[in-house]
Amino acid sequence: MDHTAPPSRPSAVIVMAEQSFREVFSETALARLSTAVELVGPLPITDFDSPERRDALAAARIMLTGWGAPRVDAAVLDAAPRLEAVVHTAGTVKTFLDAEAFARGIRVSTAAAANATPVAEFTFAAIVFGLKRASRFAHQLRTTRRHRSVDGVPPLGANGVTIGILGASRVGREVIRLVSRLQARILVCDPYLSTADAARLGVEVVPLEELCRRSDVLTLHAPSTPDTRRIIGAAELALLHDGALVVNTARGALIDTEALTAELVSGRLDAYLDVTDPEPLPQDSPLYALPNVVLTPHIAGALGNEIHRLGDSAVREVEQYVGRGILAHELRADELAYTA
Ligand SMILES: NC(=O)c1ccc[n+]([C@@H]2O[C@H](COP(=O)([O-])OP(=O)(O)OC[C@H]3O[C@@H](n4cnc5c(N)ncnc54)[C@H](O)[C@@H]3O)[C@@H](O)[C@H]2O)c1
Ligand SMILES: O=C(O)[C@H](O)COP(=O)(O)O
Repeated sequence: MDHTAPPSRPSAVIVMAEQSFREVFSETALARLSTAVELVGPLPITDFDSPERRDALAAARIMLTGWGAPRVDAAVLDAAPRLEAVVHTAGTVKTFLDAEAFARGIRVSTAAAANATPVAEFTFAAIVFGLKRASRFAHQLRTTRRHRSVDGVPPLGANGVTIGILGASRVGREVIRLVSRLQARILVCDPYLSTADAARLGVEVVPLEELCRRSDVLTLHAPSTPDTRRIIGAAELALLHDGALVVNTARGALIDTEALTAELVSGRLDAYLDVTDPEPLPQDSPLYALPNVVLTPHIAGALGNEIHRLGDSAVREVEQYVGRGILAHELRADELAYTA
């Protein structure tokens, strides 16, 4: 018997859109992955429609998924009888994976934590930029050449303000960590945040109405769920004081766009919106032209060289799983209902 033969590596398939595959995995990450597992089938698999793809599926113990993955439903799972773990290279799994995978005992892991860092950094920048009224100043300078002068609300500056966070999610917690350096008072509204966790984070937990009433900045970090759809409507916006800043780097569906548009057109509030509903906004939306609004096209998450963080995180997860059966970013079945 050959005692020098390496232990057999588990078979793994990569299931995602071609472009995501190219963006997410660096050459180093792919080399590490090939050491940990035996990659089978086409790289990546974009559908399950050929005998070659179905053979790969039948052999796979691990499935790495990513943006553009086809739906992994009961029929796909039937064709993957050896599957033990789905390791996602992005955040949201509920768009392609349903509870069936959990019901079959398949373990599921997400790279949402790796994507939380760039989103939180972007949010922090938006808060500092927004409180200085940078967009209004820039507009004034561009259109009138008036220096350090702005019509409407006075600049606040970020030090010592009250920041209201909707959702102590992965992103929300990173934002809390970053804004702590502003000597800000931090309020959080989140029905899933335990008292012990709130104490650890050093935040005050408040109901939504109080969050809106007291915040200089309202920043949204909850996932889109039936409970959070349009959670910020006309009534909530009306509770915000004049000049308050609304930041949304979560999902457009959290805000009633019509109500927000009315407030922003009136000039009473400022907003920094990385996500909108619909996305993109219609060509004739008044929001494009407002000095008190910054619109960015859904760029808060990992972009450019940051995208490798996601592949790296997934590869680390696979290595730990193969070596020790550990998934550091495992999702529980019951979390699906209130996670991104
Ligand atoms: N703009 C971007 O490019 C970008 C990138 C990544 C994530 N996102 C979005 O950012 C948001 C946060 O992502 P994440 O991965 O940190 O989310 P997550 O999966 O960690 O969110 C789950 C948490 O949200 C909180 N939550 C759930 N329901 C809530 C409710 N009704 N009210 C308040 N809090 C609630 C709970 O703490 C829960 O644990 C999501 O909307 C996600 O889609 C945006
Ligand atoms: O599109 C986004 O908001 C981010 O890129 C994250 O998306 P995901 O949750 O599907 O990874």
